[in-house]
Amino acid sequence: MEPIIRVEQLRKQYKNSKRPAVDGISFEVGRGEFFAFLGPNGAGKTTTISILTTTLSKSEGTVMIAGYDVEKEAAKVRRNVGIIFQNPSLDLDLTAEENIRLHVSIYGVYAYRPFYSMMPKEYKQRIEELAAIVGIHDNLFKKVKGFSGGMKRKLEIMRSLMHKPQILFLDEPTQGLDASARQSLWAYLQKIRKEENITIFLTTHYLEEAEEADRVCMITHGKVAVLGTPEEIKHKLLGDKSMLIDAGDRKALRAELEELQVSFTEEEQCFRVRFQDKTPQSLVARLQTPLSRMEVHQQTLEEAYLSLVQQSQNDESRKGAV
Ligand SMILES: Nc1ncnc2c1ncn2[C@@H]1O[C@H](COP(=O)(O)OP(=O)(O)OP(=O)(O)O)[C@@H](O)[C@H]1O
Repeated sequence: MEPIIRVEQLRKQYKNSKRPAVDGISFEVGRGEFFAFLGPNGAGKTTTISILTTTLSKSEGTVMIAGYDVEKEAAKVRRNVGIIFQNPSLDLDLTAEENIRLHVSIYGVYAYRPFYSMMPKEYKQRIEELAAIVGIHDNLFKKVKGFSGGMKRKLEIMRSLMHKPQILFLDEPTQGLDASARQSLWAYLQKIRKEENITIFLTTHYLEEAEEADRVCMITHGKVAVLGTPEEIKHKLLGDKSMLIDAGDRKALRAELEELQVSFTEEEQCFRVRFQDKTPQSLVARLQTPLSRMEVHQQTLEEAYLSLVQQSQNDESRKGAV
């Protein structure tokens, strides 16, 4: 199947800057995929997402969005994408619905009418449908001035979905939201994704939000460092998974681990055993010595990310030392 996003050898060098912000990155995203694009501050995420959404010109490379070239067919690209950027751009003196009405008329989706009642039936249906999913139904006709940060973000997402985009670009959508607002935002983003088969392209500094992604791309210094499923990335950057076990009869347990030829290290109060399967079930089933402790260490994307950032900092300081 043709990928819905195709980026080939993308490069961006800002005027007056010594090194490129994006330095020859390539990747593809499939239709309906949840793709997380991660990296430390200044890695080039916003630059990339701005080029993909036609708000910034590239220096070199090819970018195709929904089959259209970002530069030659920018208007068609815009018609197929929804964008949520870091800084909300709502008019606080208008109601939620008025903000949406203004937006869709600027984007040429529906002609502007001075009253909601005069808008076409399809517009009203779409608003009703999205407001129900997002949960701001009761506040649709209230001024945005009184909205909380979470409600404003929901309204922005709703607004970006009015024209039924195929791809939703989210640049740190939950920044500044508290944990419960973040959770509820994700719950309905997943719902929208399922109901509308939307492709999600996300940048975030909250790594746990990317755990659910189909694939993750981590960039450092404008280059792709790793790309794969969260499991693949964790394995690549952190190695085999491990669990901690112990037994009253440590001697017997040690002998058994040696006999089974399992990779393990002995720590102060336990053995750290490495395993490659999804869970340590099959290994545990083979042990006869009664265990007094068993703790599976769950690897996280955050650990993988921190290890990548550390590696990249070490590489930079080595380069600086040469
Ligand atoms: N308008 C600009 N002119 C010159 N340099 C810029 C401009 N915008 C960004 N940069 C530089 O390009 C690099 C990449 O920036 P970018 O904003 O894309 O990173 P980012 O990964 O989105 O960072 P953050 O996580 O902090 O948002 C940085 O070194 C930044 O200083």
